[in-house]
Amino acid sequence: MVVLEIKSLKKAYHQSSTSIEIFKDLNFHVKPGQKIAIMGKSGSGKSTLLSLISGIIKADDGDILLDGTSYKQLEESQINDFRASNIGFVFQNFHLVSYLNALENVMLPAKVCNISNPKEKAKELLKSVGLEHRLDHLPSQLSGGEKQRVAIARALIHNPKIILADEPSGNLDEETGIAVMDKLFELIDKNNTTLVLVTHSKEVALRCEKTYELSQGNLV
Ligand SMILES: Nc1ncnc2c1ncn2[C@@H]1O[C@H](COP(=O)(O)OP(=O)(O)OP(=O)(O)O)[C@@H](O)[C@H]1O
Repeated sequence: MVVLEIKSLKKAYHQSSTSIEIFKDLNFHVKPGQKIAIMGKSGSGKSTLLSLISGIIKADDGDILLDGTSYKQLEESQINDFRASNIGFVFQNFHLVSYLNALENVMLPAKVCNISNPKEKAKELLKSVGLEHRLDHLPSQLSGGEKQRVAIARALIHNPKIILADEPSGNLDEETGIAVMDKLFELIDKNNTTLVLVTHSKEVALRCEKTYELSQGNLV
């Protein structure tokens, strides 16, 4: 069984007369419930890979299948809903909506996905990340670690097929980063969610089952 499949993926960026080839022929798959870490030098294409998996940018050739759905076959108009329903995101910079409180931020995916009792579920998730006393705080009224815990709750509320995490502890001090990663892995294990995590930290990568190095367009 495979939840994410990357087939002969090709991607280059074109800028004036030059082109930067990121992937020539990338093949890769992730099994359901697997936790994968991706490391690699700056500029090796880690963020590009996450953007391709999220459908934010398109491949030049090849295909990506998430839970059997081919991105090639998705219409442009379907991709946003597909992403919102199937993928959860945790970013280095949290990406919370500044004018929504913690509870409302966690409930956001419910606007696109059919979630029963979203408010109850959001409260439950916020409780499980230790933030039951911060429900009506705006992001500006939360600490970095608290913001990331809100983002983790939001990433999980719709039971996504996969979580994409980009340096989730990158903006946190060491102790807070460890506490936040503990929560992320605890919830991911509880829900048996698949994780693809980009990180520069060996300690963070070691929490995953497999670590790949992105080098010269290949995952090794
Ligand atoms: N939109 C774009 N247009 C042109 N070149 C780009 C674009 N986005 C990224 N690149 C180039 O593609 C290469 C890969 O970038 P990417 O952001 O995927 O690397 P990364 O491995 O995530 O790096 P880092 O660890 O520094 O975040 C880099 O050389 C970058 O300059």
